[in-house]
Amino acid sequence: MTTDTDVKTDKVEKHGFQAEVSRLLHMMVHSVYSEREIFLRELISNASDACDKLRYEALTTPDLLKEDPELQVSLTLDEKAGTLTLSDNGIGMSHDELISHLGTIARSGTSAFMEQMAQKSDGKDKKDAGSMIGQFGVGFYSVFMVSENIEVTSRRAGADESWTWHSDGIGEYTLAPAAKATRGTDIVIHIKDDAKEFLDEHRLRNIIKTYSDHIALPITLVMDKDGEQKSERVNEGKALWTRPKSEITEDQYKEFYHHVGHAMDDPWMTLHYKAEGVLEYTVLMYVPSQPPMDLFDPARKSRSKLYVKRVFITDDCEDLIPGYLRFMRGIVDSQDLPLNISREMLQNNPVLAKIQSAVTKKILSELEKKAKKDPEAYATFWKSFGPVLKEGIYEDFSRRDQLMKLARFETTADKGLSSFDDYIARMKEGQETIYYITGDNINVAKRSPQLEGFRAKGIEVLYLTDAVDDFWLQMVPEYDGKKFQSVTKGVADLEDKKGDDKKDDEKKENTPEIDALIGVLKTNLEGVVKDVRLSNRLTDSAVCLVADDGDMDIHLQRILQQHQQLQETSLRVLEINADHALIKAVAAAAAKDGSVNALKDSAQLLLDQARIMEGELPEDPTAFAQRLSAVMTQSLK
Ligand SMILES: Nc1ncnc2c1ncn2[C@@H]1O[C@H](COP(=O)(O)OP(=O)(O)OP(=O)(O)O)[C@@H](O)[C@H]1O
Repeated sequence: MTTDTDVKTDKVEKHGFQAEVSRLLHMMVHSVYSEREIFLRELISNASDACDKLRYEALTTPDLLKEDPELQVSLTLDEKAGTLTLSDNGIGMSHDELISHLGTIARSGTSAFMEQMAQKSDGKDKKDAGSMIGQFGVGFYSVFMVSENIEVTSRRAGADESWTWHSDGIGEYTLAPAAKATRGTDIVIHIKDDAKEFLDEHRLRNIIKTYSDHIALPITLVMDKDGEQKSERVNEGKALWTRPKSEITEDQYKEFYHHVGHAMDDPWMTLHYKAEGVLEYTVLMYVPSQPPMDLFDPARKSRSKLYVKRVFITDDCEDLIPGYLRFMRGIVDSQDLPLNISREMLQNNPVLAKIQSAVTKKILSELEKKAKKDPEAYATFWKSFGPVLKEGIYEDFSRRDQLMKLARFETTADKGLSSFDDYIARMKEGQETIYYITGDNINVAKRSPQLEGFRAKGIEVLYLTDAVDDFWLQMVPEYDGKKFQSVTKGVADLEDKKGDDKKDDEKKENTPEIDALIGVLKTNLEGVVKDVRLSNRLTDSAVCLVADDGDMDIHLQRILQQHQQLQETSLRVLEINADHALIKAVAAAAAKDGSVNALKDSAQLLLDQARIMEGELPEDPTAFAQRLSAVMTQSLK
């Protein structure tokens, strides 16, 4: 993305920040954020990523590393000048990369985040804005919380030129040619007056230890001691996942999660193990506690990182983790893949396919354990990630059974989240079917008239209200030998079910009036509905619409229509409730001569009523309003 106000003068170029960056910088400086020290973690994290990227490029172009093979990060403290300088000898940034990486935010979800932040930081909720910064992980830009201005001088590995990016974080930045002799990036931070604590050697050592101990690179602190420059290695510099579990503290796991997942929340679950056998690999994966912002991005990208023998290969590998586990963050480090594997070679790679299958199985079985051990915590997980995990029921045949066991749903029994097994255990005597209703959200589904008869008989119905539900239901006809049945489709087989209330068990018989009404409605609504019949599922409402047995469920049809994915739609069946006062009244009128014409408007009004209860508009809203007005006028005369 280029910026809007690019001006070049004598090689010093002025650039405007992308609007989102300006807003972010403004909000960061003006909101109350107590953990300002995270800027250092963010910069060290970027430096470590830059070294990882170089190590990967050097696999195919070894010359890039030749002159300076020891990858490292250093932090130089100059108390007198009031500066901190963070240097790395990683991949570096070219002129254009400085512009695109340090002048824009390309991450999806940024605009939505900005809007929420703007509301909070403009109002009284400055503290909340601060905690949102924490959640978003503003990366490089967080340095402006502690600095007057900063200079980034960078030389891309393999390039001859270098550039200095300079900004005080207000509106614009400059770029000027530099004379950096070696590859990598130096960031000079001019510390603000109110942030002098970050010029304190002990404080710095502590921050690096806390936040960056897991970084697999040496980090040194360079200081002036009695006129002499001293440097001291601060972290262990060993990849965290290679260390034994017993030696890793919870905080170290957490910090690594923040680094690897570019996340700021705490991990909800941590999975660290080494597989040995035919294939050898180490896994350190996390389930976040908060849904990442790009969770529903159509690209469905996984952010997990692939390493080969501790060398970072890619964080953009479709075959490492299935799309329905894209919320996982972490790494897989393989011993068996060749080090010089290119990202293209990873596609359809049999070793990777085996790793993916085994890792997926392990993640799902760990989730299963969690679900058993702590159902409440699992319910929180499910609320965030269930809709994503359910995509697997649709697309991963080999794991379908395992995923179905993990699935949870709200039901008409109002018992919180239930599994299919919970539902089956509560089924009524003689019930052989798992009933469900799909809908845009649970509140809409709860109001559906089609549920009335099921409620009256105490038969539990599952609310399936994620868009993905309509799709997996097409692929999965049953669970544990029990067929799935939509309550908005086919004839409701409620007659043989014993209800809680005896009265409801009586079989509904057509009277001559009802037969006459059905005839009148069929004639008047020909071509608009597929059929008209007496309902078994209504108790309170007069009418409802259902899909015929072999047809597509109403909700799915609506979704596909909205996305222009449907060539032909099927007509619905209009069901009428013989016990309803309105139906009784119209039925009496239907038994009279000439009723087909006389009841034209009533027929249309009944259909429109059913449509409105489905959340749809009447076919012709103006005609509907006219008919309703006429009926009201008549009744008030
Ligand atoms: N020291 C560095 N060397 C090379 N490139 C860097 C360096 N620091 C930052 N970058 C580049 O700038 C980009 C933006 O960094 P920034 O920290 O804002 O975001 P991020 O690291 O991509 O994500 P997050 O905000 O989650 O940390 C990085 O993705 C990287 O490409």
